[in-house]
Amino acid sequence: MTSAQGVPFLKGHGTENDFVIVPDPDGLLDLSPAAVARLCDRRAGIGADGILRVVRSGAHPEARAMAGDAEWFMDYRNADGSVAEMCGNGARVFARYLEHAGLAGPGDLAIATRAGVRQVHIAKEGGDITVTMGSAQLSEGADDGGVTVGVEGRTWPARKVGMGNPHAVAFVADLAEAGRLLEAPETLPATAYPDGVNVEFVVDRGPRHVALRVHERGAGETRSCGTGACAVMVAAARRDGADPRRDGVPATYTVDVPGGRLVITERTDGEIEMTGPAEIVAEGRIDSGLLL
Ligand SMILES: N[C@@H](CCC[C@H](N)C(=O)O)C(=O)O
Repeated sequence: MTSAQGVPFLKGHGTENDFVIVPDPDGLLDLSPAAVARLCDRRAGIGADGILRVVRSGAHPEARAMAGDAEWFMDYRNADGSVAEMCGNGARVFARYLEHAGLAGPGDLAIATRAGVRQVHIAKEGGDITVTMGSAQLSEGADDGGVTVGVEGRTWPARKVGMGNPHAVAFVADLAEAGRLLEAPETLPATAYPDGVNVEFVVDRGPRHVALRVHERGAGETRSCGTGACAVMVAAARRDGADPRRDGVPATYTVDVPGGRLVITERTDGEIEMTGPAEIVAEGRIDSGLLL
């Protein structure tokens, strides 16, 4: 794969959560954690919050079982080289790439992810993309999913939410309270997140309208996190007394992120739909040295 001409890549973002897209339809590329970290390095590499490797589901051992439902597998990696189950903004950018490459048209398609098959709708003429994100896993009852997050000596109660990947959602009075977020917030109890966690800090902006900052597992503070915005939406809805499965009425929230805006609906069947923009901004070739 690493020819003298290099390996093709594209760069894209969704609400400024940015990704290097590596088309590898036949799954031939050996993308090691070190190579991912080099590609995502913002000074010595291309720079990104993560990598979207585009592989045919039938050509990837983790996706083969989904090949009948979704032709393409989103092999998502965090900027530090770690593997994540799901990336919401990445799913929109992945779909935009398929459209850009002529592999999908506007309309409906399914993509395979480590969290399962996700349904996607691409609006016409470069419009927004909607992804069904699965349902949120929230602990209820005696264990209400309560955890604590801490930054620079301050702590906040937080809600544990699973969106295929792990989240801790803390409501704060002011987003500046979270400080510079240069390091991963501490989460307690220490056993709550054996595989690490994405932490969201949330403020209210109005009725069913919130804003967040996020520290992503494997990437640091980013400008947006789609799964994080969905976790926040569900935590905000429950705090506000809304539960679409129980109420029989869908709930829609606007979630502002530092890089833009996402609109998120929890349906009466519990499925969460996230709608937002996705853009391809550049194309090029990776110098083979970065991939060694
Ligand atoms: N930015 C993503 C989430 C990417 C994975 C996350 N850092 C993790 O490790 O779980 C999104 O838009 O959801």
